[in-house]
Amino acid sequence: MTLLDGKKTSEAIQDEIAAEVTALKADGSKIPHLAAILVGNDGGSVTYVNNKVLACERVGFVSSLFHYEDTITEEDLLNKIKELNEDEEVDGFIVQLPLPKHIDTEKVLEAVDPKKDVDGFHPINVGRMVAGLPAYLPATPAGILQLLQRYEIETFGKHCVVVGRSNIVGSPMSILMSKNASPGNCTVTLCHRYTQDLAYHTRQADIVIVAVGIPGLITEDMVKEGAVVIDVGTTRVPDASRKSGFRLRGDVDFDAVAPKCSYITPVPGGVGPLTIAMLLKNTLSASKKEVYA
Ligand SMILES: Nc1nc(=O)c2c([nH]1)NC[C@@H]1CN(c3ccc(C(=O)N[C@@H](CCC(=O)O)C(=O)O)cc3)C=[N+]21
Repeated sequence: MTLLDGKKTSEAIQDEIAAEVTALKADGSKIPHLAAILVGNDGGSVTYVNNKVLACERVGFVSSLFHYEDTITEEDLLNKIKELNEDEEVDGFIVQLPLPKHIDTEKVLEAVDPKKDVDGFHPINVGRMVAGLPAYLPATPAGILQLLQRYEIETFGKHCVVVGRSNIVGSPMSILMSKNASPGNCTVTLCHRYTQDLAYHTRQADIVIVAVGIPGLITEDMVKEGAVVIDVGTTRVPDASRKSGFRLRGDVDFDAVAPKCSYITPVPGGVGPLTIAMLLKNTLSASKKEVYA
């Protein structure tokens, strides 16, 4: 069993980005600038946004954070997005999800200029991805592709079972794994909350990718011997022995499943850090105008 070290892989990608930034600085080009809008104080969201700011500093990007109370009106949020769309200093920005209930998330995501949508959540980028056109890929699926590629895991002709159909992870992951690309060319099964006999499907899988947010959902009996298991879940569960009062748990019962796997991602230190690295990579692409002229 080989552990897929997301932290190490993320650091390698960030080193590559940092080297490019050094070169950009040397020839007097613009330094990539990533902005983030955070609404409210959800613990996970605050952690992620803080990690993002730290990562920007590490690779030499400029970053800015706009933090609002969860009472902000939809109109004020849309005005801020308009301002960032027009700000020529800002190459890309993200609106951290989830948003408070009184705000229409679809409307907010559609307000982001697709050229600056480094999360890849705008319907234009989603559509371009599906059509195989240049697009910003959502960071978590793109990070999983990087892990598969850098560990030279064969995907050609394999059966990939994706569990979870979210717009952010499961749905785009299933599409990317089915594409005529490398990694890709899988036969894909997409399972979700109404799937009958989930274990029947996951047992067929050469590659299992789970992104549902149910700690320990995938047990030892649900995975084939030698499978590749990618765990996207990072649920905070109470843990009195920790200073923080919680620990992160994945969707996979790691201790029981790992011995059966050829490769498996840990939580934490698996997919999560790759998400940050790929957000930076999209921002670098934005500043170099690689996706949209
Ligand atoms: N607009 C938007 N874009 C996102 O990409 C987005 C979002 N909203 N909302 C929330 C989710 C969640 N997400 C994570 C990213 C990194 C880690 C990560 O780095 N996790 C570390 C541990 C971090 C810790 O110590 O808590 C790990 O798994 O090793 C986790 C979760 C991005 N999301």
